Amino acid sequence: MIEYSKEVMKLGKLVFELLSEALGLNSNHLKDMDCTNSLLLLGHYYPPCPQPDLTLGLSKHSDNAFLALLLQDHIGGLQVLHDNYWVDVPPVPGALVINVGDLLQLITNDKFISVEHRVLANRTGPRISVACFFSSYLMSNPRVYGPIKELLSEKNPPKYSDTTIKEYAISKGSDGNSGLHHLKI
Ligand SMILES: O=C(O)CCC(=O)C(=O)O
Ligand SMILES: [Fe+2]
Repeated sequence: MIEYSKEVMKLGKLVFELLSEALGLNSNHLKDMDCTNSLLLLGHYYPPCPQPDLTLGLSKHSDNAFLALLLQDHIGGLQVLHDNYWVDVPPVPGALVINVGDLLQLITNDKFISVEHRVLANRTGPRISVACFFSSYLMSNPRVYGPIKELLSEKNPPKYSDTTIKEYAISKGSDGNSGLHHLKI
């Protein structure tokens, strides 16, 4: 876990640099906003399910983080919601899945949209996955986050009011739905 999280931290920093450039910002912009300050690693164990049609491995949610880097095994079952359809994200050996989380949607003023996803239950298994989140409310900084000023204009006014990561976690609640509507201006 310690070795893996060090590597994920390196990769995450690179991804945040690329995302900063994609937004037309200095490559250090997102790192300088403390997006890579903490990493939460969650190990998931989904036992085989005799009646997979009656339940889910993990119900629909978007991630309460800037970014999630996900390592899944060969079992499959991860799906993302795209245009109201659930789309399979089949496992690719050696590949990671990178999901945009709610906090990145907030600071980019909807330039990047957090992805709703779920995991189907499976007759075979167990399925094992490792999700790493930048950043987590469990070790959050006291910083206040809102849409990045450099991205705003008269045509693109702020869509969300400012929040701390902790406040956001509280407004989001535990049902998994995005808490961003609470912050809509
Ligand atoms: O197990 C997976 O593939 C997804 C895990 C996940 O979405 C999460 O931990 O937020
Ligand atoms: Fe997730």
